[in-house]
Amino acid sequence: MPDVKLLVASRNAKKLRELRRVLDAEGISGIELVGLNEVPEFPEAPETGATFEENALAKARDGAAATGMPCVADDSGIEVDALNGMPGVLSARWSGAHGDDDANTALLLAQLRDVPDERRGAGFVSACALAVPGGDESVVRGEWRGVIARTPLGENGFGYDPVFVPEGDGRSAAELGPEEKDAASHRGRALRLLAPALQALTK
Ligand SMILES: O=P(O)(O)OP(=O)(O)OP(=O)(O)OC[C@H]1O[C@@H](n2cnc3c(O)ncnc32)[C@H](O)[C@@H]1O
Ligand SMILES: [Mg+2]
Repeated sequence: MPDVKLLVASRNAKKLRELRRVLDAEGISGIELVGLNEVPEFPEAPETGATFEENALAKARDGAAATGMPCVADDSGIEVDALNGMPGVLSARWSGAHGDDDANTALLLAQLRDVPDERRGAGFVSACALAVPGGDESVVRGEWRGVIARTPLGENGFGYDPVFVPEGDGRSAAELGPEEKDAASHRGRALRLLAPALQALTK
């Protein structure tokens, strides 16, 4: 049987790289990953959902409907305890400009300037959705707890990684190697939960 094509729907190049890395590491056989730049452009709805799950499902559904391929999508962000769970689903545009990692991170650090160490808890959240054209939908959630640092550290990863210190050895998420991040991260956890549904596509 030829490989099943699976669309991986993300416009964030660094996130896309993580999605592909984790899916490849899961060693799911018989699936060929296809990126958005390998399929004809299609209209993508704005991410207006109130939850990560809603947004992830909408992205996966759009991709599946437009291409006829099963489609996996991630919607993610950071929930900061001292901000009552914000930026949450607004993480990508917290400073106003979509995907401006430096501005988003700087605004978050400024907002938390007077928050003491014991109240700097936060968690990354990833909802990963799978939509099969005309068929099943599933969505799972992964979380990664840590604290918000006082200054950015590290060059790896993307987004809020330099200011997020996961529970563990005190390094920021941007100081972890790619495989170290995948093993612990919200996205890694969510995608591994989705692995059985992905493998089932080949049956
Ligand atoms: O929607 P797509 O095209 O996948 O790409 P995006 O960057 O817009 O992604 P989201 O809408 O899911 O927004 C997620 C934002 O949350 C942040 N984020 C999510 N996962 C992260 C991670 O692993 N490390 C650091 N920041 C992360 C980062 O700022 C992202 O821009
Ligand atoms: Mg987005």
